Amino acid sequence: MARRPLPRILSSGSASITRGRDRGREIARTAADGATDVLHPLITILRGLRLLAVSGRQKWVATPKERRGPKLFLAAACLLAVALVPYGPILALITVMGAAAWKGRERTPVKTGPDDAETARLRGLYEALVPYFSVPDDPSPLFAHGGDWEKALDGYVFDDDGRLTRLQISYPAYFTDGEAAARSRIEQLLHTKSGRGREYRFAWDEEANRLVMTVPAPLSTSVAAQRFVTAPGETVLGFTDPDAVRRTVPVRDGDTTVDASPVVWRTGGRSTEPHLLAVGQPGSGTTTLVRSIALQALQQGDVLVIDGSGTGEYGALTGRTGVLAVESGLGGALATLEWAAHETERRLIFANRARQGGHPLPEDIKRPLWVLLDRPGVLGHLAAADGRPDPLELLQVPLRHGRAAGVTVVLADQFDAVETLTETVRTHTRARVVLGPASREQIVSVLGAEPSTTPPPEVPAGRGYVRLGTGPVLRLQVPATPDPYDEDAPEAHRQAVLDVLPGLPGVSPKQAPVPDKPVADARDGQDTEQVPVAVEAGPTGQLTKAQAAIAEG
Ligand SMILES: Nc1ncnc2c1ncn2[C@@H]1O[C@H](COP(=O)(O)OP(=O)(O)OP(=O)(O)O)[C@@H](O)[C@H]1O
Repeated sequence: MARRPLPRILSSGSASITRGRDRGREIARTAADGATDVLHPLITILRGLRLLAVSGRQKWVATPKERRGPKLFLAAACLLAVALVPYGPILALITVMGAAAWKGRERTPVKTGPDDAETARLRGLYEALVPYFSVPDDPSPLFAHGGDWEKALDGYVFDDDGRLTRLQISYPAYFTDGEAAARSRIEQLLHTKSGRGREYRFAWDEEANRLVMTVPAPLSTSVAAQRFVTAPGETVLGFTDPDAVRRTVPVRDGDTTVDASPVVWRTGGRSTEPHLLAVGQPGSGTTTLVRSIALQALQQGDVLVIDGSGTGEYGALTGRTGVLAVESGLGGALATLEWAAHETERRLIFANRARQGGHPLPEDIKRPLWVLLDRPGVLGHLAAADGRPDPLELLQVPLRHGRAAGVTVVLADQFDAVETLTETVRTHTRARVVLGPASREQIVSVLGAEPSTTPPPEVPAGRGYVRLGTGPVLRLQVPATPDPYDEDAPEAHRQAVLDVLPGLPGVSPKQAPVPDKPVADARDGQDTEQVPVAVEAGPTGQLTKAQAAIAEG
């Protein structure tokens, strides 16, 4: 049977009753809120008075019986003095009220330990570590299933999402912390259990048997190309963690200037790492690193660019003051490298002569020469197919003698080409960079040492690690230095590159026209043969035999 509707008068009446009740509740709530606001100071003072009374009582209870008499006497004397002093009782009342208000003020409760979820996480970590940090015949194991995790995990910090950002672990002295494999197992486990997708740093204190795991703050990706504050012979490869290097440089980061921690690479006669090798996956930012180095090198030196990928990513450099050649064809690259080898020899001979004769170095060999090769592996492959010499073979002289001759070589290639690098390249490129996602093994194979943090699976372009000689492995973020003709790159970054690009010869940098995007060189085997730039405007201003031979073709 269908339910009959209520008579209209009844239903509207009950609605008005309900409405009336709601309004009543609302008024009561507002009144209560108002009263709480008005009475808040009184509530604070009462709370303070109660706390004062409690602490006074506790002090009285804690006072030994034989000292209670003198204390009581002292209190009575004070009361009498206050009573006799003009306005004494009023002042005493104000003082007591002030003390009560201070004592009774609300303070945010201080967190004193982990909450349930955090405790469960720490206990889980402890249990997972037991097999690695215990041996069966340890009489009092620090790590045991169901054991006291608080003794072993003696420092921890969680972020707002409840994920660990710092963990300090004490481990038994018999753990083989000197073995890379044993340490790596622990690091792997902590990494997995603390949340993937973040970078973790592990600091092993072998003397104190303590391991500290931290999550380093992400490196800034917003610093773009600019004139960095460096001394002659110094190149900023990128920026790293503030505690990893002693120096800071002021850099423009968007609209502000900040102090950043640079990774500075020193080149030239006194350098212990005179040449550099950068390796990465496709798209990891090695071309950008080479471009950034080129822009800095051009401030004081001359630059030869060999672009094995032939995608025209160095087109903006073509013809600029100090750029001797930008080559992407095999023939042009070989001729340019041959020239570079002869130029290195020439510089060496002149430098030796000057030293032997006790003269200062001639001006024409003082200006640094940079040979930048991006993806030489591709050219090596083409050369092998064509029966011509491998470009890397021609690099032997600049690599071996470049340091004394003021010639610096920078090579960038992908992981699959590392095996094809010659022994000379491996020996003389002591500054090493790995960019982009890479496994621990890949990083170790390039840098010769473990990375300082766990490499995350996804990293922004230009992020990686750097190691100068036998120094520590540092995290690195290369400054954004896009091809200024790359329309996909942010406008501000492209403009930043244009601002530091040298002008065209005879044209002031401000007047220099921005050429149209250059067409990528055809890779159908035809050489671009741009060597005349190198030959005609060679740094010596004087053609050597080799240069003349190249010019003649
Ligand atoms: N340090 C950086 N900051 C910002 N963006 C970057 C950085 N490095 C690279 N990129 C961007 O990532 C993309 C790939 O960079 P780049 O061409 O330098 O990589 P690559 O390793 O040379 O790759 P490929 O060999 O495939 O060209 C470009 O769009 C570039 O602008």
